[in-house]
Amino acid sequence: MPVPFSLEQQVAIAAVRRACALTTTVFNKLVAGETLVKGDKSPVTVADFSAQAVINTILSHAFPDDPIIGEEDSADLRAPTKESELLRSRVVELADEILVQPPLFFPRGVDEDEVVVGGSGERPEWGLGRRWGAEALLKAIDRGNYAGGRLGRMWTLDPIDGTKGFLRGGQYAVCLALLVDARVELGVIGCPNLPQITNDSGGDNKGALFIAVRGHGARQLPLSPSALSTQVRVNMPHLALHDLSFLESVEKAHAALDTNARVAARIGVRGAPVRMDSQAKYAALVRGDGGGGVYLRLPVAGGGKGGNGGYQEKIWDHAPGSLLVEEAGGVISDSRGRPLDFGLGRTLGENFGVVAARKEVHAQVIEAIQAVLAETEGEAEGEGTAVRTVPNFWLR
Ligand SMILES: Nc1ncnc2c1ncn2[C@@H]1O[C@H](COP(=O)(O)O)[C@@H](OP(=O)(O)O)[C@H]1O
Ligand SMILES: [Mg+2]
Ligand SMILES: [Mg+2]
Ligand SMILES: [Mg+2]
Repeated sequence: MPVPFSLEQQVAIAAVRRACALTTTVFNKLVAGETLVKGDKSPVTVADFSAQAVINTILSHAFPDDPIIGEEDSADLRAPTKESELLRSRVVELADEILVQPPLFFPRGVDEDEVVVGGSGERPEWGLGRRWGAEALLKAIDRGNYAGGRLGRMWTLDPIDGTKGFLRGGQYAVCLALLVDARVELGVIGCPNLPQITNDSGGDNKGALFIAVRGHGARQLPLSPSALSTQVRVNMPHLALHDLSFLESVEKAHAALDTNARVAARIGVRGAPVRMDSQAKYAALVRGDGGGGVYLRLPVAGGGKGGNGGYQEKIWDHAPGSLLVEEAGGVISDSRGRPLDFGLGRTLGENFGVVAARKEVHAQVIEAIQAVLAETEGEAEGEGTAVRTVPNFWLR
């Protein structure tokens, strides 16, 4: 059976690879180069904008009719201030430096699964091999302003997911997904700092790219393009409960890590949690890295309806990761076991967190979450002052 969306796959892989080359350059030049004063967020800002400019330029040339839901917009680059002007010129220079590189061509082969192996087969008509300049690149960034919705074909992009991880020199990911009628059909995740081989410390082995096509499995390939970049299939390993660990955010503000610990204890998970920024967690999950058998992201306390200060998860933070999980043999839902809805617009609405795991484990985790939350609720009522993890109606 021919693999669907094969042109989309080629374009998405090329776009994510080029964006990862850009973010790696920015990190080496600006973050590791110690031009950074502590707390300065500018490198990540520069990298976010320019990576979105690169990917949107490529997408809008390859698929001019497809709308894009991207995390960033160009407002900060258009302000009539010196700072904004400086930021703009750095973004334009970086993006053009990547786009001007001539299209790579590797002869393409097909493996026994009829999966494309080898080159990224880039084409000049994808906007490659030339510079675009400020106006075109700012416009490209703003192609990401689409509101999303239930119907039609659209892309969703997180040019750098895990901005905190990026600045730490830790995990971050360039994430792109194609949605058709609110269903993720294709997901590509570039992880420049993730070893290609599990449990390897990095070195030459660093830089992995993950691709999932609905109905056609999940695959990994090296992030750097080469004629030999064969795709290998990824299947989530079966892990016994006591052998696995929870994968969770590094940032306490992004997930209720204390609740995770209680859920883990309740189902007998002994391994210490594995903390990692970004959708690299989904990649680690599907490979079973470090015993990671469950990705758990529960909203933190407060904020009334939905908790988490009213924070709503963004579709670009989960779209490609969710398909990766499903195609690697796992299940993903919110913490009540409901499917994630990518048709609500730019956010997942009031979805109450994300739980991903193999099927058997997934059901147990959902049950344990409900039990732990009921307990928390009881404690909160008993003590009167304790912080509530979630509002009452979550438990209905
Ligand atoms: N209060 C909050 N709760 C949950 N997620 C949040 C959050 N505030 C920001 N985020 C999202 O968490 C993402 C990072 O997730 P993780 O903690 O898994 O690394 C961020 O992506 P960006 O880094 O692209 O902005 C951001 O979209
Ligand atoms: Mg993100
Ligand atoms: Mg981001
Ligand atoms: Mg962000």
